[in-house]
Amino acid sequence: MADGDGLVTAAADPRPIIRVRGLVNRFGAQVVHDGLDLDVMPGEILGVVGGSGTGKSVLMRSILGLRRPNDGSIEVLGVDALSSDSRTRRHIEQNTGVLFQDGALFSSLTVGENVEVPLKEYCPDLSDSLRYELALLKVKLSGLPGDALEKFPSELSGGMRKRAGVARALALDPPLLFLDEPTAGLDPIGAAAFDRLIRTLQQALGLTVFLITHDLDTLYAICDRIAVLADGKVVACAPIEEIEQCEHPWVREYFHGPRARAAQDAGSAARPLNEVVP
Ligand SMILES: Nc1ncnc2c1ncn2[C@@H]1O[C@H](COP(=O)(O)OP(=O)(O)OP(=O)(O)O)[C@@H](O)[C@H]1O
Repeated sequence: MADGDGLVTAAADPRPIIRVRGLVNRFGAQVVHDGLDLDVMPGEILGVVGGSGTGKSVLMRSILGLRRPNDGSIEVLGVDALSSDSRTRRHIEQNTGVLFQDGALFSSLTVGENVEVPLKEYCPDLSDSLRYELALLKVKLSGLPGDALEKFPSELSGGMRKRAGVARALALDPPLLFLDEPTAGLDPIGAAAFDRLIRTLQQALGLTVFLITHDLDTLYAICDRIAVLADGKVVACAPIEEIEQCEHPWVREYFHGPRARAAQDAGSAARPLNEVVP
C-alpha cells in the first residue's frame, strides 16, 4: 500500500504474493508474452496497463490457471500456479476472487444465490441460514442495499452488477482480488465511487489487488504501482510518479496526453479522501 510519498510500505514481507518469471504465451505465430516477469507484493493495488492486445487478460488468465502458458513459471500465494495437482488448484481458487469484465454473474440466479455459489462449493457444511447471512454481509460490504440480494442481475444497473460481482468475488474472504477493467462502461461518477469501494475494501480487508484497467483516473486515484505491458514484457513497474518519467514511447503517449493531465489533477485532489476507511 502506498503512503503519502507513494512508497510501498505494506511490502514489509518481501515475498511477492504473485511471482511470474519468463512467461511466454503464443497463439499460432502471434507471440503475446515473450519472457514476461512480474512481482505483485502483498497489500498493494497493482494497476496493469498496456495497449489493446498487449496480453493483460491473457496474463490474468495464466495467473489464475485458466490458460496454460507455453513457457515460464508462476507462483501464487507461495505455490506453483501451473501445477495440475487438485489440492494446489483448490488452494489457489479458494484464495482468489475474480471480477471478470462483464461481471459474469449467473443470469438465472439472484444476486444472493450468485454470492452463495462459491460458498456452496467450498464450504458445503455451512447451514442455509449462515450461508444466507454471509451472502448478505458480502452484498452490503460491496455497497449494495440488502434488498439487492433478492434481485436478478437483469434488474440491476451496470454499476450495481459490478458490485454484485465484487460481492461474489469476496464470498470466500480471499486475500487476493483480480479485477478486469472494473470501471469500463460506468459513468465518471459511478467509476469514481467504484474506485473508492475498491480502495476501502483493500484497506479494510488487507487485500492484494491485481487490477487491469484503461482508466487513467483509476490509476491515479487508487493504484500503488503500475505495471506497463508492451513488447511482450512488463516494460515498467513502479509507482505512478516513476512511470510518468519512463521514456518508453507508449508510456509517454499514454501518461502525457491531455486525458492523463486531467486524471492527474483529479487523482491528487481525490487521494486524501481515498486514504479514509469509513
Ligand atoms: N484464445 C485465444 N485464441 C487466439 N488468440 C487469442 C486468444 N486469447 C487472446 N488472444 C490474442 O492475444 C492477444 C492478447 O489478448 P488480451 O485479451 O490478453 O489483450 P488485452 O491486453 O487484455 O487487450 P484489451 O485491452 O483490448 O482488453 C490478442 O491479440 C488476442 O487476440
